Amino acid sequence: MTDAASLADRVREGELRLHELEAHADADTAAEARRSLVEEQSGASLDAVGNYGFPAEAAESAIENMVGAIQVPMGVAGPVSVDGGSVSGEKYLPLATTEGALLASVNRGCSVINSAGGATARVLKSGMTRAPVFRVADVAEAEALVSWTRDNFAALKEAAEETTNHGELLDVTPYVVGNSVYLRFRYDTKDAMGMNMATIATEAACGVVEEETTASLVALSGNLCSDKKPAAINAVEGRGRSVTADVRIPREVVEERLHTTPEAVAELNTRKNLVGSAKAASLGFNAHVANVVAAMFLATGQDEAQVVEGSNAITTAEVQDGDLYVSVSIASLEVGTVGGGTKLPTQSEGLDVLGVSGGGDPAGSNADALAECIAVGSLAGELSLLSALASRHLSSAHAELGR
Ligand SMILES: CC(C)(COP(=O)([O-])OP(=O)([O-])OC[C@H]1O[C@@H](n2cnc3c(N)ncnc32)[C@H](O)[C@@H]1OP(=O)([O-])[O-])[C@@H](O)C(=O)NCCC(=O)NCCSC(=O)C[C@@](C)(O)CC(=O)[O-]
Ligand SMILES: NC(=O)C1=CN([C@@H]2O[C@H](COP(=O)(O)OP(=O)(O)OC[C@H]3O[C@@H](n4cnc5c(N)ncnc54)[C@H](OP(=O)(O)O)[C@@H]3O)[C@@H](O)[C@H]2O)C=CC1
Repeated sequence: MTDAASLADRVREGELRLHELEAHADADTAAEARRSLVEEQSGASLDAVGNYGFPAEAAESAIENMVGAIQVPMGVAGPVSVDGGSVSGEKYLPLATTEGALLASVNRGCSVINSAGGATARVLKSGMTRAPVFRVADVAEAEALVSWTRDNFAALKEAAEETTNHGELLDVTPYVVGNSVYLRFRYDTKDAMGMNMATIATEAACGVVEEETTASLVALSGNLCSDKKPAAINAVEGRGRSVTADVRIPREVVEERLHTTPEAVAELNTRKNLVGSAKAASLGFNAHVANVVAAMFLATGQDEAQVVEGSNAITTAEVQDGDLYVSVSIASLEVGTVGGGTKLPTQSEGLDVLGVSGGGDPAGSNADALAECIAVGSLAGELSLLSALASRHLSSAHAELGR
């Protein structure tokens, strides 16, 4: 095996490319060699980046050209009492962030939820989508492809499911725009977030489409999926898990712990989260669900770009017999407890804090449980931030904790 200095020399001499080092040394040595090359070229010091706490080998399927790791502080909120379809009991919520005051806020929300007897959460729909785009001659051929797809679901399902032991094709929804046809494949991906699984399975099904029809595949992803972009289709139809959490907080708890009233929170929610978001043509009718989704995604090894879809959430608040009822419904929360970044040691520990690491029994139940915990964390965050706005404590809280 080669040491880092001689590996770096071989790159300087043009004998090796920067991305080829793992073929000549272990992953930690390769990362060390790359750091020295980057330091030399940029003048930056990568001492902190190189001071990571897991074997680089563990990240091999998560990154290429690795030089080290950035570290995001992780904290916990709670424990919070959750009554979910796949999870129940008191849970600490792991959150990784650099936004001071966020953990304090979610923590306050959790303690208020506990004072109300806990939150309820349920996954109400589940399915990961991939929508390839096909070229056809004209609208008549487009109609023929749509009919063929409806008549041949069993053949598409068979081809797709041959590529996976866990995935199940649930349905295929066609969309036509002139001579482009989009087939939106939706899968039950069990405990995997499922984007690799769905992509591989859909490619196999596309082979059947091309063999049996006149359609020609233009791209395996035609953006009607829709992955990692703001898209109304995800907010309406759902993608990944569609999950809802709610709680009813007694008036005295709202007044004592949140320094406001149920009426003030309900009015603020209407004017801000509903009317304000409508005027802004936002897809997110909430205050900061993305804060909790992003922080829990980082702490548990989710694909952070999918925070885009995770922010498709509606928060409601109403006064019920003098108490405050609040709910959060996240339409497209794409989460997994196997695969992707969940295998990394620190992220896997984050999942362990929730007790949802790895495959669930039955399959899919761990990812459902993770979605329910994120929904309850989001509910806690909404409760606390809405209350801080109602009591005019937002800027003072951030001045005190976040600067
Ligand atoms: C900061 C608080 C919680 C103070 O709130 P408070 O009620 O004055 O605090 P408190 O000292 O009375 O403590 C109440 C509870 O808060 C928690 N708490 C309190 N301090 C800590 C701490 N240091 N560490 C951990 N937990 C803490 C803790 O649960 C505590 O209960 P206890 O355990 O003591 O019985 C409150 O003012 C608050 O939540 N403010 C809102 C802050 C917030 O939500 N920030 C994040 C979102 S801002 C943003 O990114 C998005 C935005 C705003 O642009 C989106 C939009 O447009 O709306
Ligand atoms: N390809 C793409 O277009 C995109 C990929 N990504 C990336 O894809 C990755 C996530 O894809 P994903 O498919 O979730 O993960 P992986 O590609 O890591 O695959 C996970 C595999 O785990 C196996 N598995 C074992 N136990 C279970 C279980 N209980 N439930 C479900 N599957 C199980 C399945 O194998 P089997 O199928 O054999 O049953 C499954 O395919 C992330 O790294 C993400 O960043 C993100 C966006 C787009």
